[in-house]
Amino acid sequence: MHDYLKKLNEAQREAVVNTKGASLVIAGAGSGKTRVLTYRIAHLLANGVPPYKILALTFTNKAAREMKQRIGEIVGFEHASNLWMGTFHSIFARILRYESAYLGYDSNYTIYDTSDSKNLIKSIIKEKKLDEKTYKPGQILGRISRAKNNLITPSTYQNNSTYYSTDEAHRVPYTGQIYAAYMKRCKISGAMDFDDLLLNTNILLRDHKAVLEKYQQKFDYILVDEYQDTNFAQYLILKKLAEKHHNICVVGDDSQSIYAFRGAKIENILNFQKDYPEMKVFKLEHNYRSTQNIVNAANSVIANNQKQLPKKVFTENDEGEKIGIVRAITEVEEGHLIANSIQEKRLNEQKKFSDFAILYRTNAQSRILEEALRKRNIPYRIYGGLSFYQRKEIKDLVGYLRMTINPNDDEALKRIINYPARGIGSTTMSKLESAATANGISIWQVLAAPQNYGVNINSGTTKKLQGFIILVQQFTELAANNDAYDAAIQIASNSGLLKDLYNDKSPEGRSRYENIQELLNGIKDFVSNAHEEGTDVKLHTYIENIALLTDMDKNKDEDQERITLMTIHSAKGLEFQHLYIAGLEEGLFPSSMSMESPEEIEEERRLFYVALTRAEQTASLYWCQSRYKWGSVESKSPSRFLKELDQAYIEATSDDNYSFENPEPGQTHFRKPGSQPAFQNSSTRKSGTIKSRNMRQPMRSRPTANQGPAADPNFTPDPPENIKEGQTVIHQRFGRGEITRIEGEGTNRKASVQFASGRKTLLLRFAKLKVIKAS
Ligand SMILES: Nc1ncnc2c1ncn2[C@@H]1O[C@H](COP(=O)(O)OP(=O)(O)OP(=O)(O)O)[C@@H](O)[C@H]1O
Ligand SMILES: [Mg+2]
Repeated sequence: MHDYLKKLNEAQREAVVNTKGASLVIAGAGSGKTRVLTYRIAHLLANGVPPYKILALTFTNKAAREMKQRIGEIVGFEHASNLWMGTFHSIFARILRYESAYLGYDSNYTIYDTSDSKNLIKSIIKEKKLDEKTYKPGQILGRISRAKNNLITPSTYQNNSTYYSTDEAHRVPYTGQIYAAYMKRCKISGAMDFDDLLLNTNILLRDHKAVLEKYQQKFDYILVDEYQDTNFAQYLILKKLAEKHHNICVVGDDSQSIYAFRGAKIENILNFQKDYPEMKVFKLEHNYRSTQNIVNAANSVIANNQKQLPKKVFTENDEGEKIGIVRAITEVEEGHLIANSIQEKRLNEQKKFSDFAILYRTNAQSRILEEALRKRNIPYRIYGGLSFYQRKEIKDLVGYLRMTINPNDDEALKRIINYPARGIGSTTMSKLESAATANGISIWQVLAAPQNYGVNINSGTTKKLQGFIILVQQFTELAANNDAYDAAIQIASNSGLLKDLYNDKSPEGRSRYENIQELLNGIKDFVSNAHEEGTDVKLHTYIENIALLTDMDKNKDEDQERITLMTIHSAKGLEFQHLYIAGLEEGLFPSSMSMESPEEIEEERRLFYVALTRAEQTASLYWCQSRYKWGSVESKSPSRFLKELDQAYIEATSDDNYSFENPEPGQTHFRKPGSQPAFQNSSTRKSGTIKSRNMRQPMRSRPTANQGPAADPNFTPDPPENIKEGQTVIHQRFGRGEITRIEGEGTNRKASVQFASGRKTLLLRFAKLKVIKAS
């Protein structure tokens, strides 16, 4: 037996060595699905399969890199370098470059990101004189995206009313037309959006038999990680490519399907069984990642989902600590409690920062958490949110680079034609754009000879346009004769962009200038890496690389010691020793936008399952009694998922008794009356002061969505004159605090209060404090 096979258990080994035919590995979190995929590829290579005959699809580019690294370690890096491994989007973008001619695209087509797509949709809505309030660009883009992922073309969309509900048809009846115009304009600009990469691959394989056969022949083996989150378009591509050899291996976990909102379908697992009736099913049940408490707690929650494939998960790891549940008074306090706990654990147990992660449901939660971490000098790395590549100055320079590669790229052109200012105003631009639309050509094509398309422009402006054309042509020439870095640095400088940023001496201006430096550094790295790996060093390859980065990939400083902050959606497949989940409140998690139907709640519950199963050693769940929303304090109740956790595996922590006074009438959400969790209040976690409290009476579900923000009805501040030194008080924003000092008289009376977030001096007249413990 090969040595590497000894690093697998019996069930995993079976799944690795049975490489022929179709295989389905459906198994719970942490059971080694990704490991099986990795070793299976290594095994194929060790048995002489050439790497370029293996297609492996992962959830992020980073996951692909890590997998490649691991495979290299097992079988030697010389064998692993030519694997076709990456995300669906990056692999099929590559195939589309080779085969673009079949679809009437140039091989240098641009990839539009979401903001390009939204801008284009905005222009179309404007041209069609539709109301932007009814036709919200983001929503329209969402509809178009769903249509594309279900392979519904604009004409099908327009002709078949079943593709939109009557309600929708009534409200936004021109969506189909916008869709058609959008497709047309993308094509003219030589651009594809993310969904097009899948749609066009499908069209390519459907309409061009020779191409289909070529790739069917090429890929002897196909492997897919996170199969539960593939959408219909991806499913069809896989089905077509695997048709000849049937050597397809997919691994996934239906309980971790969390992208239904983007069109992912759990049904693809059932389809797989139909498509390959001869397939082998492998079950992995042994979780290697987490403690018993974590595995059992996660199982107890997911058991509440009706829709799932039967599955067992057990672990032989230690029992471990129970899952901590901590109630904070406000989100500010929540941040500080988490930061304190991380700091404490790190020092007491000699942990590294990189052993910790904080997960949350929405990106907006990160700001407060970041503040708390910064206050304690805890280094962190944040994924998602407004990423580096979405910053204005970065998009401006990338806009120039895109124009250099593909001048028909209308969105890039609109972005930079008058930045830095060249005196080409918006009136001129709208004339040019209308002419382009009317004639079915790109704006660039109109620029060359505006008069031919009925655009009247005075001679001054014509000169300016000529100047711009010459500039872009020079850039294109530069890019053809230089590597990406040499081209980019000259483009940044000759376009006037560097100078414009350099002249802005404000702190923001400085930071924008540094960001551009950083982008250029990145291009330099790209060139040196490409030299090392013997791959292409030209600008067009660089542009393709950055267009395909996923949220997870857009980060530098990878190796530094930092804690990780990310949404649960991006945490899929990852693992962390110590895990914190913030914001477990009804209306936030589950999200108020996903509480309409049992299906939506089940998806939120799967998301909770994904979150909890990222933890290896400890998991702590936080919720806040009140949270700021749209400028006022909203009272919150704990997430139903906290209540669904089997009480045997959790521990609520406390050092005082302020909790659940004034129970309100209302219905409860208990599923298993015998197993309610214990909740308690806590400001600091101290072992030894744990008290538990049965949740049966006080836990109420409060109305959340639809009712708008409302201040906590139970919060009645004490009169300022009652506030004394030594008291413990509550502040609606900062949470619990201790009065360390009182100064001044009458309306000038001030209190120094020690909150978890630090010391604050508050004018008592305005402070609205509530005493919870006398001095
Ligand atoms: N046989 C094994 N021996 C030792 N460690 C293992 C074994 N199998 C898996 N592991 C480890 O267990 C952890 C979880 O494995 P892996 O990430 O492959 O699980 P997964 O099923 O893909 O999880 P997820 O569902 O979260 O994607 C990893 O750290 C992996 O290295
Ligand atoms: Mg995995």
